[in-house]
Amino acid sequence: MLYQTPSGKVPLPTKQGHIFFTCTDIECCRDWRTTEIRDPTAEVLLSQYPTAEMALNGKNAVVTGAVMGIGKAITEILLQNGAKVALLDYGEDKVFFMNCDVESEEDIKAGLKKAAETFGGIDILCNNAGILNEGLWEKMVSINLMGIIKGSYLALEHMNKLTGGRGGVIVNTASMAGIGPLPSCPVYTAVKHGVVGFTRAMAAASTLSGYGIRFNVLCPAFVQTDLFSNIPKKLGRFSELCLETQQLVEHFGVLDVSEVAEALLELVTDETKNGQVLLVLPTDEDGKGGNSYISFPTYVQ
Ligand SMILES: NC(=O)C1=CN([C@@H]2O[C@H](COP(=O)(O)OP(=O)(O)OC[C@H]3O[C@@H](n4cnc5c(N)ncnc54)[C@H](O)[C@@H]3O)[C@@H](O)[C@H]2O)C=CC1
Ligand SMILES: CC/C=C\C[C@H](O)C(=O)/C=C/C=C/C=C\C=C\[C@@H](O)C/C=C\CCC(=O)O
Repeated sequence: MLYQTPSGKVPLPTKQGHIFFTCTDIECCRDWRTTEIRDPTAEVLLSQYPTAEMALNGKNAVVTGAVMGIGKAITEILLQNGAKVALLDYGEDKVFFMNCDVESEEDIKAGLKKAAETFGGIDILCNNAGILNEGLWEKMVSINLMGIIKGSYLALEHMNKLTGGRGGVIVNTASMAGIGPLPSCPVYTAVKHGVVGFTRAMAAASTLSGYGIRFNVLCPAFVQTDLFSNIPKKLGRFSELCLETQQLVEHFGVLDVSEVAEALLELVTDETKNGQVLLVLPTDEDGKGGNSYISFPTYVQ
């Protein structure tokens, strides 16, 4: 359902559906708020729109896989800190405004173009969309790795200072499985390791070439989302390792999406962070765990 507002169409969230809108500016959200919309989710979200001094005021963000889970939490924290946010996701009944399947280069191109035209440029990209299903491992490679490569390369056309962009930051969502192996998910582990390696290489290329873009990677452990549900059905030929996986979950604990979003915000707002790999773990009652930057061997030429 779309409502006409002075700054453009803003599709409204539904109680069953998800918040999905491109807010062309905070004025638009204010207009939206005055049309007596009583959707509590929307009210809570809009009630926290930024004040002048917010860290991301004036910044334009794009989030893939934003309709639920970690992506929705990332969207909320970016909005709460002043950014304008375009949400790219897929699925007819979920997407009101920009339908984007990250397996499709055309979809990503159109989504980034729409966001750049709507906002007047892109400063932040969160390549977050991903799935878990070892039984559909080719699809995992296509979405979780190739989708991030496509999103990063296509965003360069808008963000690269060498081609008229104004720079910015790209944060790719990998996983703790991008740092160490999940025995029951070898292909998921492979693609997440690929995301870590790709992002670190892009950060180095950006520094050497002068793109003006920071590339960082987010590596959460287990997070309570839709992806994390029904794990036994997602292990494919490795379902006999379900118990071992459960033991890992019990060992590391389970994060709330808000904890991951807070870690994302650090990678976006701290302009010293480029090529960083941030491991996000629950903090236990003894204060152990929490977030840590992973260091890698460096080879001096
Ligand atoms: N939940 C967890 O335990 C962890 C998740 N991650 C990663 O975080 C990211 C987000 O996952 P969650 O929020 O947990 O999952 P989720 O299933 O709750 O949300 C994923 C979102 O991505 C969207 N999506 C999936 N395939 C897509 C495609 N081809 N094109 C566009 N959108 C697509 C879905 O529609 C959904 O809105 C994924 O990359 C996942 O691998 C990383 C570590 C832990
Ligand atoms: C079955 C998969 C369930 C959820 C997938 C979810 O998307 C996800 O990515 C969860 C990842 C969790 C990984 C947890 C364990 C990895 C264990 C070991 O290989 C150690 C890994 C890294 C050690 C890094 C460190 O401790 O410094």
